[in-house]
Amino acid sequence: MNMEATVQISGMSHVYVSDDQANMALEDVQLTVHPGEFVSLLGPSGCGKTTLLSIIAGLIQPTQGEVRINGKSITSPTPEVGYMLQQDYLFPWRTIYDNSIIGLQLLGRLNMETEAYVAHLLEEMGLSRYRTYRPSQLSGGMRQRVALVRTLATEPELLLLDEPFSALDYQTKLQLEDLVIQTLHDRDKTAILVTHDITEAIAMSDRIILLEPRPGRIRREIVIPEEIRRTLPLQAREIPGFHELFRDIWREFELMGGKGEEAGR
Ligand SMILES: Nc1ncnc2c1ncn2[C@@H]1O[C@H](COP(=O)(O)OP(=O)(O)OP(=O)(O)O)[C@@H](O)[C@H]1O
Repeated sequence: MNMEATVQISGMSHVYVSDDQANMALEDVQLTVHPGEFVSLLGPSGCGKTTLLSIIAGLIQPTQGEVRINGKSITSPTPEVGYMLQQDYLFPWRTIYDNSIIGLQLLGRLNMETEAYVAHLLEEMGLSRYRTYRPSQLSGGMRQRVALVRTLATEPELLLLDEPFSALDYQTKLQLEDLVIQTLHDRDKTAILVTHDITEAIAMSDRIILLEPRPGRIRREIVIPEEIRRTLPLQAREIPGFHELFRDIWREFELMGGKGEEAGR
């Protein structure tokens, strides 16, 4: 057993049963994510990305196998894990500041020190002057930055990112990718991103776990070359090796083409 790991997934299988039909969403998945590592779960629709993330979050109990976070077996949600989702889920009636502190309030950890940390995060995300605004007065990209502040405020060790950029326009998405990576690197956070965007996975990750559907299995693991890893996502797209990697993964997607959700309909 690797004691250094933040996340250890072993012998993980999950079957959904509905109307007497069994759907093998995940089959025998093994994965170790190390402290400070950024790992993407990439694959076509229906390959089990969201199921795997929900199991890591303790929201779904797997049919078989186990998840350990910092050595502790996960059976329900835990404060060591923070989320950022496609939708920001900000409360419309609360101000930006009040939305930012909600996790701390729920955990009973709001005090002078944590409030100062929230103020610092808002400053870092360029949101200080909007603290009294309501979410409806902010753009989509700004709202996702508030969601990031809210997630980081409770200082989780592991961040689960479920397509947090997919509802944004292209330019905002690229800017936010850079900001998220910079923020996570500065704090040495471990993160797992779910995406079906090949470019995003290459630009952001240290390692990509390519999943295939029917049943959901790990098809390949791709370690991102150092040169791309040490460059922020926007600029990383300019590196020649980036395009080679893109073509390589694109081919894998083509090979999986006949196995996607649509193909099964
Ligand atoms: N609650 C559920 N009940 C029954 N089957 C489900 C349920 N949730 C997911 N599935 C099935 O399990 C498989 C994996 O789904 P999952 O949503 O984890 O894949 P995904 O890779 O996240 O897909 P997408 O990119 O479309 O969100 C799919 O075949 C899906 O139809």
